[in-house]
Amino acid sequence: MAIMNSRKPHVLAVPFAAQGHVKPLMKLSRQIAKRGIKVTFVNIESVHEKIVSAAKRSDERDEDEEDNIVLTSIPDGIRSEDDRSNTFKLLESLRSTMPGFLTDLIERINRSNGDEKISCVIADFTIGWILETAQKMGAEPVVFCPASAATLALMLHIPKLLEEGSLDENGTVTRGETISLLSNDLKIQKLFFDCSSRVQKATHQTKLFLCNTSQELESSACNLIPKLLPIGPLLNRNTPRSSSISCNFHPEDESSISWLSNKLSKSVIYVSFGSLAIFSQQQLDELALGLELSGWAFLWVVRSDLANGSSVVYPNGFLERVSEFGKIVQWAPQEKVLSHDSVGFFISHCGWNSTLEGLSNGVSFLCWPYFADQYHNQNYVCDKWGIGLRIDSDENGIRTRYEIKKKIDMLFCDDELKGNAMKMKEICEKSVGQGGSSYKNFEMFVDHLRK
Ligand SMILES: O=c1ccn([C@@H]2O[C@H](COP(=O)(O)OP(=O)(O)O[C@H]3O[C@H](CO)[C@@H](O)[C@H](O)[C@H]3O)[C@@H](O)[C@H]2O)c(=O)[nH]1
Repeated sequence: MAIMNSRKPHVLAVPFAAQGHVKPLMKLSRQIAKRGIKVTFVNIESVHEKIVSAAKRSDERDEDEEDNIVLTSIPDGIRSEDDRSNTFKLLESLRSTMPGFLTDLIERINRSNGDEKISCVIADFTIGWILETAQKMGAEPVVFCPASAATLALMLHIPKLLEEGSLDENGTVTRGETISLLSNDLKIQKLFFDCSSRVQKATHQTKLFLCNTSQELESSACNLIPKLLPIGPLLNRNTPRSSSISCNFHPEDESSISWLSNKLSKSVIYVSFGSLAIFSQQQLDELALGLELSGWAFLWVVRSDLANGSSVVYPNGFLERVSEFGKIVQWAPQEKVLSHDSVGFFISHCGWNSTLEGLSNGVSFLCWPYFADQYHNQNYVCDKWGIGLRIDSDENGIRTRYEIKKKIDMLFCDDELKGNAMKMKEICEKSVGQGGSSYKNFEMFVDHLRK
């Protein structure tokens, strides 16, 4: 039942504090705002500061943001001397402090906007406890899943899998045959496991799970989840350059695009591992040398924290040797890069956002999963959709330069993968285009917000 009120609807969108969660929820928020519904987008202070500073450093002001989106922040409750990078601690703190801060925020908004009222709170699925706050404040609680429907389905089915002995308490898959949808090599981490209990709780408090996927992409997983509304793939078309509504944690290096523009069609390898993956020095060396050995042009995103807190060190002489055909940036305008005609394929960790962005642009993949759902996304890419290849590890768990070069060569001459990638692009476009399944679901949601 929708919460009825005579005041205009106003949505509070609350992401979890990670790049791969903030960006897709902002994409959804922008779509809602475009339909004339106001959205207040709430980050914790440390994230808000990163976003604002990334936008400012690119010398771009925020005045081109859509009027209907307001970015704001709340404290995370962590003392300044404590470690914010510890996700467990952060979650613990958020769990106890967020309800209070959000209650104050909602009260403030309801008081100061005479004709508006927070009528709906959209919460990231990992912080489902704020749904209770939403309910108490008379707003409809809605859950947003930035990961695949398969990931959500797994989280929701964990109690059943434990009961039937398919998983043990550490989240290790002990019996694969019952998890036909989810592969055996999905590395379920403790974090993922903890998160699932929160997600299950959230199912009881919400009538709606919005998920960044489409029925066409994941029909079997979608059918496993009651109350699911697939509204993806969410994309950032026409985002103002480096504005804060792009929600980047790092400034985008726009020179990536001019550099790509001087390259031949489909000739460049785009290499990026999202916002969380960490590389050992040995693995970093092998990747650098594999790219060099391939001889193909590459655009490689090397975040300043890619080497686990140490500064990134390249193999001796590498930067000089590849200067003619390689470009390294700390953060790229990824969606613009993937839509550029010069990009041949994507070496990716298969984070769900990157996967969808590649799919929507008809790009094929070399998969390099790092953890959690990325292994399952790799299975989709390689086995279900046929648009990519795996880069296998050797007996020491290293992806060697020779394996990397071999797979790069294979991918560049595989027309079948490229053809499939173009078909997947069409499928994505159809889902979100007028009359498509995700389009219709989103329209339904907007109507619901207006009631
Ligand atoms: O140079 C870059 C690199 C990345 N991105 C963007 O950053 C986001 C990264 O998201 P994603 O590809 O999902 O990777 P992670 O940041 O690793 O995402 C986390 O969140 C995802 C959604 O829950 C999970 O699928 C991942 O496993 C988890 O690591 C994407 O929108 C990219 O376009 C940029 O804009 N520029």
